Amino acid sequence: MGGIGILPSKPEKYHYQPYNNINNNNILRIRSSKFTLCSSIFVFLAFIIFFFILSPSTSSLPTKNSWGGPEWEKRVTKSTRHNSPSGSPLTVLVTGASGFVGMHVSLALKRRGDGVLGIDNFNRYYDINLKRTRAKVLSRAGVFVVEGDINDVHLLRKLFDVVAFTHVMHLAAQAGVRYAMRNPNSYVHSNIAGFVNLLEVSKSANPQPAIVYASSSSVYGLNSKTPFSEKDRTDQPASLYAATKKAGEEFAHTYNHIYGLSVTGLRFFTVYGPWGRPDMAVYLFTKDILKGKQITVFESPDGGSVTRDFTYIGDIVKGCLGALDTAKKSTGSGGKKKGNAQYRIFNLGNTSPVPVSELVNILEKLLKVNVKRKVVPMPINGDVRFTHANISRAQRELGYMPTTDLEAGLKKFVRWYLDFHSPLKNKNVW
Ligand SMILES: O=C(O)[C@H]1O[C@H](OP(=O)(O)OP(=O)(O)OC[C@H]2O[C@@H](n3ccc(=O)[nH]c3=O)[C@H](O)[C@@H]2O)[C@H](O)[C@@H](O)[C@H]1O
Repeated sequence: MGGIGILPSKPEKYHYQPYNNINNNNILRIRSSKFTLCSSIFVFLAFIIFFFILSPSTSSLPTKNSWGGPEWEKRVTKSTRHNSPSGSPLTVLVTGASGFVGMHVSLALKRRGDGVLGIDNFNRYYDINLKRTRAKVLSRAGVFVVEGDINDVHLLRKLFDVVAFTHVMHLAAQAGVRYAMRNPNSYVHSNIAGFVNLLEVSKSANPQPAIVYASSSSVYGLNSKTPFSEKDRTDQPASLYAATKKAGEEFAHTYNHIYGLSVTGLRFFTVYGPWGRPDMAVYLFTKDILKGKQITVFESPDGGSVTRDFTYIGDIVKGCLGALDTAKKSTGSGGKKKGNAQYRIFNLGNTSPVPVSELVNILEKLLKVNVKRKVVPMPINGDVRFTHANISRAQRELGYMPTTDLEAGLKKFVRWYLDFHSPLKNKNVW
């Protein structure tokens, strides 16, 4: 019958030697039509496999739904129900809800009575069990986390059909400065394409939600003027991660300008704390120190220390809520701008940079383990030598005021870490 490549797609393309016998002709016709039917099914299946499973650009096409149906809609609606005795509660879609910042922000909103729905794609960038456990904690608090990708336009539209979100807290991202060298496409996919998809769906929603989204201190890149102010240059990114975060800011501005979406960007400065990300220094160092392994501490190329404006998660959460509470309504509706909308950008840092070597000293004291450290020059892979936030704008407009210094914050992190990783801990309690 030949190989796959020569299977006929249409009956008339099937050539055969005719028999003189009429019955043979009939048999052949039947066989031919069976063959045509089989080949059509085959082509159809091949089409399905290619477009719905293999094609890299299918994320906007309907995929096998792990969402939808009356039960699912009930859970979505229930999660976004308010429980606030006074005030005007928000209805917030939190993207990246099972991420580090996403979990904390979702919990804080729910606790004060806002309606919250999470969405997370549970990718495997780091330990999926940590993400699943965060989702369990959220579920127990009454927050449902929909499993799905922000690139899935059908899912996002469905969510906006079911719920009239007043706000979107966009925290889903491909994070990590150093991993960006290894997998740049993943950053473009989440931080640019995914964000644009979310903005597209949001601008078409009626009512349009106000958008608060996570940017990063890394957008300051090679800026050497300290402390970093929102007025400083952000056109010299030093990492692929930073470039995608900066691109996100530009898209946010464009959607604000064209469609009247209210947008607020938050530039986070190296956030740490309980439930933190395992790819970040605080978590990585703690894990290796406890195992007695040597850790690698970067120093700047001139031998000086590398410093970060480490910011405690509890302070970041207050900044996020402040941004949501002061966000004005979008002005557009159904994709049409009706007037200028609010456009803001804020630094959320701690305003007291600490050398990484000092971070290690504090961990050494808290963990009571002698640290084996290897000091090596900072790799030329996008890391920056220092970060330092000027937070006066956030103080003035959001009432943002960080209160947790690095030692106090690390104490809370270490307590959580030991508890979470305790072999005696029954994981079902989370
Ligand atoms: O604020 C941000 O915009 C970013 O913050 C975070 O990036 P960073 O500031 O690089 O945090 P993190 O990895 O904790 O490294 C901390 C320090 O330890 C140093 N570092 C790190 C690893 C190591 O093995 N050795 C080391 O010295 C390292 O050189 C650095 O000086 C987020 O990951 C990122 O998603 C983004 O949000």
